[in-house]
Amino acid sequence: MPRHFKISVPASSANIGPGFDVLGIGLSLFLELEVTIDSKYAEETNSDPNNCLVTYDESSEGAKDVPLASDANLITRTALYVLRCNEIRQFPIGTKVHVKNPIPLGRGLGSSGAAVVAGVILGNEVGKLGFDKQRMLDYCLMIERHPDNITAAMMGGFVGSYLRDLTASEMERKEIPLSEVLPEPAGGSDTGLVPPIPPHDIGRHIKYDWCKDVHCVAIIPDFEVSTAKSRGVLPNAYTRQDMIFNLQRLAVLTTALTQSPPNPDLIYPAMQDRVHQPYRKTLIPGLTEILSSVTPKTHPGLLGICLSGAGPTILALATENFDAIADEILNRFKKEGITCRWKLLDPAYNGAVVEEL
Ligand SMILES: Nc1ncnc2c1ncn2[C@@H]1O[C@H](COP(=O)(O)OP(=O)(O)OP(=O)(O)O)[C@@H](O)[C@H]1O
Ligand SMILES: N[C@@H](CCO)C(=O)O
Repeated sequence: MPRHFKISVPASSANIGPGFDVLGIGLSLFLELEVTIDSKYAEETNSDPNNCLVTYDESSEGAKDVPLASDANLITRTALYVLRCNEIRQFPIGTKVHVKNPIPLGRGLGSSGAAVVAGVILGNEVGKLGFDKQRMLDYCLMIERHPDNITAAMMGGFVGSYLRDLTASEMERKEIPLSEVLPEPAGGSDTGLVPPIPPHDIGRHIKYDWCKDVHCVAIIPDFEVSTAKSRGVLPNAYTRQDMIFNLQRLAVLTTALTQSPPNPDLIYPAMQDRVHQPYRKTLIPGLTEILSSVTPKTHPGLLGICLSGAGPTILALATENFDAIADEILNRFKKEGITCRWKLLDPAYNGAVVEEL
């Protein structure tokens, strides 16, 4: 029986100031996969050793850069990991995956998180595995090992998450190098090995309410900062004062963003951070000045401002005055010789969705 369905996964903004590796918001910008499984395409998909033909919409972010071979593309490579954990070696004969991706890569809007979530859902669907979202999150967390973007993309809305302590034997599975979790681009040779199956319930999360008057302004510079590089500049240890500074703000922020009307006097200071932003300024010219250039006093309607994920995108939460807030930040970046675009987004409350076509 041929099947034709769509997988939609939202972008996300992680950290939201003090919630490093903890908080995330799914955002209304969706990675979409249109999937067709039909044996009439068997000949076409034969050219791929895993029976899967990947295409990207021409206007997609990353369309010119991402690899299309099914064992190299992050989405299908992730799906292969899920399938092989469940002793299915390849996609069903005649699988076509067409990708539309409006999420800019390497900008702090969770492009890799969305790709991993989409890949796990793809594996679950084509393998008819019947996993629920909680179990699929385990597979995602074997690949991207901080839960903030992944949980927001899978579950949607405004979420807080943590990784539970793993037992020694579970730890062995989690500490396996990523290359062993994701099958390497193998030039067609499948080793036949079953990759490490994720422990159950690695990630725990809670979905907070969100005050619907709060909108998300994303200012997206025209340069990439990879998450790996942006994590590389962080210290291994923090002072007690800095940890307390963040924990106090985190505790207030998660409820402050649920209240109507939202209170800028509470939210703006609660979005300050001492754990990641001060260190990342070395990678993002003008970051410190930009974060302090718009305040609720200079720009009424602004609630708070922070680096989105690992950067370089800036996230401003606001109730109004979106153009003026974005213009101020665009101009500050311009003085550093950096051009940007900006988007007004809302939370994607439902997270990842599969729809039959
Ligand atoms: N739709 C996609 N298809 C294939 N590969 C992708 C896709 N989206 C992201 N990637 C891969 O993920 C990389 C970007 O991941 P990275 O973690 O550095 O940034 P990000 O996820 O955009 O930002 P952040 O994690 O800070 O929100 C890209 O360079 C690409 O290799
Ligand atoms: N919490 C992560 C999000 C980016 O993937 C970081 O800031 O490094």
